[in-house]
Amino acid sequence: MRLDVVSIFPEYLAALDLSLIGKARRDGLLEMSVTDLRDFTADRHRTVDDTPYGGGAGMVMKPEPWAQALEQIRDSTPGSRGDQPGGPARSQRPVLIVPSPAGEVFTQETARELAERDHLVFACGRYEGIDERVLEWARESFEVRPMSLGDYVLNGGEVAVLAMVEAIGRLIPGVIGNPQSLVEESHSDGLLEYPVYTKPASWRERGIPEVLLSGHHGKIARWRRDEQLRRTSSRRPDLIERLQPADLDARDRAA
Ligand SMILES: N#Cc1c(-c2ccc3ccn(Cc4ccc(CN5CCCCC5)cc4)c3c2)n[nH]c1N
Repeated sequence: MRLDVVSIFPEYLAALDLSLIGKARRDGLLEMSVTDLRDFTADRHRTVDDTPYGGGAGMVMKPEPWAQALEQIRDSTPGSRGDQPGGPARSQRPVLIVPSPAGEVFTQETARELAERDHLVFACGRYEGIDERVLEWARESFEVRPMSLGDYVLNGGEVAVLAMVEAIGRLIPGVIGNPQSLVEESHSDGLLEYPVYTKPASWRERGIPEVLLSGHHGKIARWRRDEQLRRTSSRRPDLIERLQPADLDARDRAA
C-alpha cells in the first residue's frame, strides 16, 4: 500500500515515523510520503488561503495549490491515471480521503475497507476548509471520500489523518506481530473489548477475576464474552441495537 499526505504542517505527520507505522515503512510493508502544500504556491508569501465568497468568518483554502499537489501525486503513481475514457477504473483509482466535520464517520469497518486499497491520499485541510471545487475536480482521477473522526470540531485534518493511518496501517498483513490481537479487539466483532489484567495478581488490595486464574479456557472465553456484552450494553447500547442475530450465539442470549 502507498499512502500520501498533503498538509501545510508536514511536521505534524512526523509521529507516523514512530512505532508500528514507522517500522512497517522501514520493513517495506507500506510506502508513505508527506507533501507540503506550500510547495505548490506561486507567490513569495506561499499563500494557501483567501477570503470566503459569500462572506463569513475565517479563510478558505485556495484550489490551485491543491490541484497541483494532487496532480503531482497522481502522475507520479503508476496506473493512477489509466488510459480508459473517463479515467482509471475504480480499483486503480487512488482514494482521496478528505478529513472534514461534514464527512462520513470513520469506523473500524472503514479502516478494514481502506486497508484493502492500493493507494490512499489524505488531504489535510485547515482554516474553514478546502474550496469545494477541488473535490469536484479530483473526482476525475480519485475516489473522493470526505471523512470525519466524529461529531466534534478540530482545527484541521492532520489529527484525523494520524488516527486514520494508524487504524488502517495496523490492519495491513505483517504490521501487527500477532494477528490474533486484531480478532479480539473492540469493534472487531461489533462489541467492545473485555477488561484485561496482568501481574501482580493482587495490587493495592485489588485482585483479579478468579476465572482468569482457573486455566479453564472455555470458562475464560465465556467470562470474556459476557464482559464484552455487559460493557457494550452499559457504554454503547447503540452497538447492541446494530447487532444481527447471527452475531449472538445461544449462550449470549442466555447471558
Ligand atoms: N476529520 C475531521 C474533523 C474535523 C476537521 C477536519 C478538517 C478540517 C479542516 C479545517 N477544519 C477546521 C474547521 C472545519 C469546519 C468548520 C466549520 N465551518 C463552518 C462554516 C462553513 C465552513 C466550515 C470550522 C473549522 C477541519 C476540521 N473536525 N472534526 C472532525 N471530526
